[in-house]
Amino acid sequence: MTTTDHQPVGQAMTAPAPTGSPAGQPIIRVRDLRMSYGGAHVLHGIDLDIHRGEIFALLGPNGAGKTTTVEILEGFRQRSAGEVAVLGTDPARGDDSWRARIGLVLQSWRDHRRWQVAELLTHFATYYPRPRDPAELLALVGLTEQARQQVDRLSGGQRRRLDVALAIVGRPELLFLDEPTTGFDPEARRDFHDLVERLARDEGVTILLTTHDLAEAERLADRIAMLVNGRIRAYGTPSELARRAAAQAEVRWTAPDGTARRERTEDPSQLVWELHRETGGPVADLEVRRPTLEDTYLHMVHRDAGDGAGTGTTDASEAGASDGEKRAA
Ligand SMILES: Nc1ncnc2c1ncn2[C@@H]1O[C@H](COP(=O)(O)OP(=O)(O)OP(=O)(O)O)[C@@H](O)[C@H]1O
Repeated sequence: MTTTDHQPVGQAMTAPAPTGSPAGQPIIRVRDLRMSYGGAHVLHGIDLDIHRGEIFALLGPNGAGKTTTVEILEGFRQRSAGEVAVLGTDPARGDDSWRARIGLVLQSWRDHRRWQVAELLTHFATYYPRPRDPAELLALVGLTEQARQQVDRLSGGQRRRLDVALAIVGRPELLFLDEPTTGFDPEARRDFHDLVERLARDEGVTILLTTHDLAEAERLADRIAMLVNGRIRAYGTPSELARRAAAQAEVRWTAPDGTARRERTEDPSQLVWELHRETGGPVADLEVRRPTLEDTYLHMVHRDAGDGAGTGTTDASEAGASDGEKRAA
């Protein structure tokens, strides 16, 4: 019997507009984006379309190229090649009025360590023509009680909330959040997710979020692009990705000669029936499982990192199953 491995969510691909997305230009349009640091190629031709009001997650492991991509979109890094338009403008040529429409987490406020939280927010508000009310904003991000606290006395989670407050004080149309929940405890994380959802759903802010956490991407994003080693390996809504990942089941059993066998198939019942007929009785150690999206994601990450080298397999379900076993162990 042969195995057909479609690897449905594992191909290098582009992330075009969602079906039924609003007409008009996407808020972010990227074509064949390439980036090299010296001789090292870290982005290998990325295409993205992100539309107004979407929460879009760029999901990938450490070193995948997420921050590089976001910094290019923010206008902080010069790309090596490709076309990029953010709010209709090439970020490399974005002026102050363009920048005022974008919310991003700046590192520079960290120089204002001795400022009080509310004071800093009020100061940043003066940079924008139509800022939010600082007191309302503090309530929105859950920092009212810390209003008079010095910023260098905030916890890591509180600092991230202040990051977001500073990023949205100018009422941006587009918000970039680069790994925003790193270091959060579960409660802070849940509160933060609620805040991001509110911004998108209630205020129509388009959000590009980077994360290496699949659960976070699934929880928040309308669409996900999986970036691995500088290439988009899969994209779609969380449910589309999950459905495609589960389309093929993995059947495992022990052959009559004692060897462990496994095979991917879209019709496990057919395979089990054939095995039963060939064996002439019960199939030993029979197991049927469908890979989860997490199995597939971890497989892509490990495969591109070379973990699968020497195993002689490119079967997504094999590595996915191993990953699943590692987690269960
Ligand atoms: N300024 C730089 N000079 C040289 N190489 C860099 C530079 N910045 C990033 N890189 C390399 O580019 C690759 C992509 O890095 P990038 O920070 O974009 O990844 P990432 O997906 O954001 O990772 P992480 O989740 O760890 O933040 C990595 O191999 C990194 O070492």
